[in-house]
Amino acid sequence: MAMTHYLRTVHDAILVGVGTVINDNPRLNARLLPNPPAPAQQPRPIILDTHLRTPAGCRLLTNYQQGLGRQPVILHSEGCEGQDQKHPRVDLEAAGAQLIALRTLDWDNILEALGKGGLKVQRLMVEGGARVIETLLTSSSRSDGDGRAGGLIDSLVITVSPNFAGSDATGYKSPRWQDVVVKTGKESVAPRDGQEEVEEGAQFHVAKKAWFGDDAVWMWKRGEKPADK
Ligand SMILES: NC(=O)C1=CN([C@@H]2O[C@H](COP(=O)(O)OP(=O)(O)OC[C@H]3O[C@@H](n4cnc5c(N)ncnc54)[C@H](O)[C@@H]3O)[C@@H](O)[C@H]2O)C=CC1
Ligand SMILES: Nc1nc(O)c(N)c(N[C@@H]2O[C@H](COP(=O)(O)O)[C@@H](O)[C@H]2O)n1
Repeated sequence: MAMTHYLRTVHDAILVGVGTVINDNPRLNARLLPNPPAPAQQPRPIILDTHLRTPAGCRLLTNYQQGLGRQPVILHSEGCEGQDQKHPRVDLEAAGAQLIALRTLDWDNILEALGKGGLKVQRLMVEGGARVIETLLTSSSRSDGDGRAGGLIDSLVITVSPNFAGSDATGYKSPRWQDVVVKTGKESVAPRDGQEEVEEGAQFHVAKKAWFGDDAVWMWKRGEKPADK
């Protein structure tokens, strides 16, 4: 986890899906370090939450209220704002969340919203959960990049830990996950709902590998492996 906390310090924002907020109630800040950053230098928490299911009492919001973290941003679907005074929107805004409505929460829209305005997120760390990782791995950009599935990702950090946590701790029980082909070769990627078929996925190479105690960690970077000098 110390490595994860270090990685959090070199990103402007940490993004998770609402499933992770509900199941894990994470803090998404960098704590487990000898000199953790001050609250104003911590990464900003971002939650993908189509229907505004984020609990108003979650740690991301109480940390912000107590001056222990940055203001969380919730990206949600335009249709679910509601005018009713009992709507979750009212409680979430009262708890300090910044709400941003998007027409659809596809990755082009998400990244565009985070890159502009006061947020200006340049380096985004996506920590999960399963559904968020799945859509990111299988998305390609409409506007730039190489148009390949996974082409929005610069680096992938994969940790294998000798702990049996079960599907509740990973979220990887969706039947959709079984169809996902992470491209490292030439096969085509199965099309997702509402997406066009992608002929080839982005290619990644191993940039670093290391052991942290009993955990094995790989960092893959997008593109060809640079030639040895
Ligand atoms: N082992 C690990 O390193 C980690 C594991 N987890 C695990 O993941 C599990 C949660 O995963 P899930 O239930 O799949 O929930 P999730 O955290 O992936 O959130 C999915 C929800 O996000 C919303 N959403 C909005 N836009 C989306 C988009 N473009 N793509 C995907 N989702 C979008 C939807 O409401 C969707 O239901 C938890 O059990 C948690 O323990 C979470 C983080 C890290
Ligand atoms: N990125 C990552 N690496 C690991 O090794 C992990 N065990 C996790 N777990 C997730 O981290 C979140 C909780 O951390 P904080 O309380 O925010 O420090 C939670 O979402 C776990 O699923 N992540």
